[in-house]
Amino acid sequence: MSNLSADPRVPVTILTGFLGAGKTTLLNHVLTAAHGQKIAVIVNEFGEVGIDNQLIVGADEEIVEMNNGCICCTVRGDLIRILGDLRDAKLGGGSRKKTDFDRVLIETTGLADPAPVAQTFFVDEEIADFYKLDAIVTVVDAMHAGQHLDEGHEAQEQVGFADVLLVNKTDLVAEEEVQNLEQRLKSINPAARQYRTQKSKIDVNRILGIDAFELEKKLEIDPGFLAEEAHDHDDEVSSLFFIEDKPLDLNKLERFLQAWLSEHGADTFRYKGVLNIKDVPQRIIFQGIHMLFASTPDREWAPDETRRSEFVIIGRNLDEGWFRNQFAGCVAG
Ligand SMILES: Nc1nc2c(ncn2[C@@H]2O[C@H](COP(=O)(O)OP(=O)(O)OP(=O)(O)O)[C@@H](O)[C@H]2O)c(=O)[nH]1
Repeated sequence: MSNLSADPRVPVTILTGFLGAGKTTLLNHVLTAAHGQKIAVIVNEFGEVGIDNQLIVGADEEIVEMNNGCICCTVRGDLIRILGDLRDAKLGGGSRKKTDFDRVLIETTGLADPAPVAQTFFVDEEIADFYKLDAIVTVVDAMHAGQHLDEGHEAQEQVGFADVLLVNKTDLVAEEEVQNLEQRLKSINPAARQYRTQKSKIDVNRILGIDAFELEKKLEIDPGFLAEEAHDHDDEVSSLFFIEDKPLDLNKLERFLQAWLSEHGADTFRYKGVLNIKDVPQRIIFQGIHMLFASTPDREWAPDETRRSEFVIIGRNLDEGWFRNQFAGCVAG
């Protein structure tokens, strides 16, 4: 990380990448790496209740959640407010207690277009005076990126606007596939630096403090960048959220998901949750991306903690009635 820059403004890194690519994994990697810097984190999730905040390592960081909409559309105002609050906290004024930090990391939702988020740092004068956009880092899921790039403009925008591309999950695909993907990414965005990663492990010096965001280059890609209004998302993509206080039967949950995925796997982008499973003292973390899912035990539930399952599914054409029924049927007998 370079501290040589004469620019006194606080550097900001935007972390993007399609649903399930490995953004939270990267965030946790950065927060636990020995870089000696204090990082303020802003996390935006698709869906009204956040799961990610429960999956971020318990670091001594300032973490602000934004869950009431997508960062690139409805909550840009919130982003500006949060950045303003953080600035006041660093300067020791305003409503927040004084909190010092050296840089800011923003994890966007997997469906966010990074351009309007980046725009915030140029069009809002007060923000631009205090913060400097350091880089947009895009995590790419080597296994599913081909499909996502074929299907949606969000994945293309995330690659197109990246300063750094992490080709992640290279353990899940053959070398030839990785090379083809790297070529494809290069043809979309020849200027971005590309690195291969597994579990989003990267030398933090390659992604933080790199001073890589160049406005002129972005304006070449998208001449309307600074004037852009919030864009349209794929309307068919929606999220369903489930919450249950009674302990669940994990087998039942896996069975109904399997049945759904056998027909709708391609349209089911992301599902994840923190689960309260009968007779299991630990929280069970459930992670799913298209047809791939796994559940792993996490820490034990704390004695004073409400044991509760929270589960989110994001995809196209989700049958809400069917899901609610199936989820209710997973309560352990
Ligand atoms: N096999 C494999 N799995 C990985 C790798 N990187 C991340 N994962 C797993 O992929 C799943 C999704 O990772 P996350 O970091 O939550 O992805 P994300 O981009 O934050 O997901 P959203 O916030 O839902 O968009 C988790 O189960 C990770 O453990 C990798 O390199 N290889």
